Amino acid sequence: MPSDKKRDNIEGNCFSEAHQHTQNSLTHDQKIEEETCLVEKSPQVISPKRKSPKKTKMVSDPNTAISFENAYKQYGRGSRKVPVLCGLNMTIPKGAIYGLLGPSGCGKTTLLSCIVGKQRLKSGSVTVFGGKPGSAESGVPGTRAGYMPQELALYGEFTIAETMQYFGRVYDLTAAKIRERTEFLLNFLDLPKERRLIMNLSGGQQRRASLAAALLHEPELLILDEPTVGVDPLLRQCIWTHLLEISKASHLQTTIVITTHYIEEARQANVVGMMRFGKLLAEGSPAKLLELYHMPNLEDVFLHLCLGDEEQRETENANKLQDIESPKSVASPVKVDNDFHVPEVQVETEGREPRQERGQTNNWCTFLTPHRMRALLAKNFIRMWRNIGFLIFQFIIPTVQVALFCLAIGRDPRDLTLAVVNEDVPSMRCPRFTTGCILGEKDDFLGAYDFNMEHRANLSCRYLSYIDEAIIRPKFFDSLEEAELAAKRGQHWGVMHFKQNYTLALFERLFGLALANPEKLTNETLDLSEIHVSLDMTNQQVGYTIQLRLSEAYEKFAQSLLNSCNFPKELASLPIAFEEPIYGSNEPTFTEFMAPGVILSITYFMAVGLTALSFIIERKEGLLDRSWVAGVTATEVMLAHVVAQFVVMVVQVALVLVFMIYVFNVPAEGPLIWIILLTIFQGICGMSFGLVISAVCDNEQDAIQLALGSFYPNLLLSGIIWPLEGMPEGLRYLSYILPQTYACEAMRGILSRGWGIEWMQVYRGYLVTFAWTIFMLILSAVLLKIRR
Ligand SMILES: Nc1ncnc2c1ncn2[C@@H]1O[C@H](COP(=O)(O)OP(=O)(O)OP(=O)(O)O)[C@@H](O)[C@H]1O
Repeated sequence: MPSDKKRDNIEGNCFSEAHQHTQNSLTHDQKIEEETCLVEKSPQVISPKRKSPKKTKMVSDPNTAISFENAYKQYGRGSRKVPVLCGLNMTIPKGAIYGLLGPSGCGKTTLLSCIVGKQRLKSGSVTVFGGKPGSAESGVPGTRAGYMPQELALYGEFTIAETMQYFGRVYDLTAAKIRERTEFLLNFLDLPKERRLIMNLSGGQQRRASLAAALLHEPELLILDEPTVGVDPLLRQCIWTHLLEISKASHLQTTIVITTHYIEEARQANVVGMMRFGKLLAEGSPAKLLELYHMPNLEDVFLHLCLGDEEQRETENANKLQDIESPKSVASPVKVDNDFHVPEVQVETEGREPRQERGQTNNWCTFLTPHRMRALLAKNFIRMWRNIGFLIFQFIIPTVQVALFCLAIGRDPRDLTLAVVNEDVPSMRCPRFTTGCILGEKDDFLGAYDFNMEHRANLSCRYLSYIDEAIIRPKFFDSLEEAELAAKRGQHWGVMHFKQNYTLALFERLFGLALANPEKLTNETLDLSEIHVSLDMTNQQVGYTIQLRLSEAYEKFAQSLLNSCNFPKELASLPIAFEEPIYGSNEPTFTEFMAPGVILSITYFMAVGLTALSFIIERKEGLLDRSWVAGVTATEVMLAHVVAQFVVMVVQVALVLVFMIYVFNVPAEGPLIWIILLTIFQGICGMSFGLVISAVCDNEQDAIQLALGSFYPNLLLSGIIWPLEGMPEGLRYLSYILPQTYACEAMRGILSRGWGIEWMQVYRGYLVTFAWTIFMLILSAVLLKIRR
């Protein structure tokens, strides 16, 4: 018996060493593996009676369910390389219970993953039912296999019944069959009421629910990764009894591969494989192994084998240190004959569907099947319903965004204060002034203009009266210095200065020619007749608004002045007539310009948010893996998400459009149908982009970064907030290929110009949206397939 110290060393040494070895006869691939693995010879079969070695069974053996030949597998590359399977050979007979034993990290889960097609070997081969996992012959992944992974891999927000229904539908069982099996399994596995949510079950109950999901469809191959963890000894024994029953039952002939840390429970298996450092130390029936090593229990056999393996490694290392030629290979695994005989299959006729046929009807290569789509859709809608709060939040967000946009963007800035210094009037304030004609009879002012008195004829105050005070509020100052200081301190948006004699100078400027005394129009007169305005132009919109409003006020003031003296008011107007616009109004708002882009970008990015995390969460919880093994395809998973989220997206689109067009009265001149369709197609496009993010990212953080990272470039480059015509030419080409640029133009055409689909600018937006959607859907399906 190994001492405790030695035992500790063995446990501690598991996977702590690098295994270096060479073997001349190896293939190139295998030689690469040697850098990290000890190379295993072809298995040597020993019986207690020392029979001559037998050859390993061939892959095509009809009695073999699974076989590994010279299997190599590693994770990572370069210095991060973790060798896991090191030239492993294994044969699992049909209808046998195969107990896979080994310390933590020796590669058991990896081996199971290779069986169910989740992982691929680097070299060597694995065959399941005579074919490679994933091939038509093997039927795995698919209904032929039942898989219980180590992690829970169930939907926490589902009830037990819903979980069974999901897997039942995936496996194409009838409703009656699902009910019957669920009742049996709940009873047998001592599970609580079927309406209990998985997330509210205890750890042990969750494990049993997971086992029930794997057993549900009575598969031919059961892959169970530590099914008895957290299960009391009594139930553990029940589970083993059931496994023995289904493996022995002539009509089922279930092959079961089971990993366990309770080595002794594996005594009940037909065959056990003892693994260490990614290779088999021994394989055979438990009874024969005990007999061979004259040990009372399997744990001692395993420790004995570990000790032998350890000594082998120490010798190897010592030889290497002393530069002695190492043996070319490590000891081959001990393979004892097992008493196991593959049972004859008998097809029961009592209403039971022959399982083999059911497996074959599972057309593994069909990438879209109604029953799996139904299962996935039901699952997605149930999950959505269980998160109803989040669903409502998803409806509220776009509505709030639209409302905020319409309320906050596009209106004229108001209450802009302007410091006014009016030296035209002695009191620097505005007294009463006339709104009539200021011309006197002698081609001069009405009466004498007295610079020292407030005069009713002053024009500075008359001009100021034309300023819309709701937008620009004049604040009078007594000196230019004070006004400038206040503006510099940011208290006002600028300074407006009327110089002394402004009225007189403006009179000369306006009426000089008319009164035939042009000699008075000196440079000084021109300067004095100007209103000097210095603005804080750091805010373009505010600056432009003040400039525009002051110019407008001047035009109105000058027109009224001329008019009051019976001159044609047009003399004061800019001689450009802006007629009725071809499209839009003569007073366009920024809201109208931005609205099409805002509708599309809100829809697009809300849709990105709907799908960007969809695969990530499922992948993280092991749910996707379990579905893959059940035969669900990447296309089905993707389409089921698109369809389920489409419903949410349609409600979002409806809310966005209703608020934009009917509540906030954004002009919509074109046919509503094209507005609705384009918005929905852009939403689908956003969903497909979300799926790409979801397929490419491993965790939520990466997905959020990618989605947020794409938001601004898209917004800035798609002509949503600024016309494309303002961009450098090169950048414009980049923006044309984005999914929202032409769509935004199309939407603007429909909303503002009233165009229909017959316009090239409109259907081009649709075509680009379709092209992007198809491209991203294909990309996400491919990525999902590659990364699974
Ligand atoms: N995705 C991965 N990337 C890198 N290394 C991995 C990955 N998955 C597993 N490994 C490593 O591969 C080795 C074998 O892991 P595996 O899960 O197959 O062991 P195991 O025998 O099932 O262990 P346990 O009994 O604890 O579940 C471990 O060292 C593990 O750290």
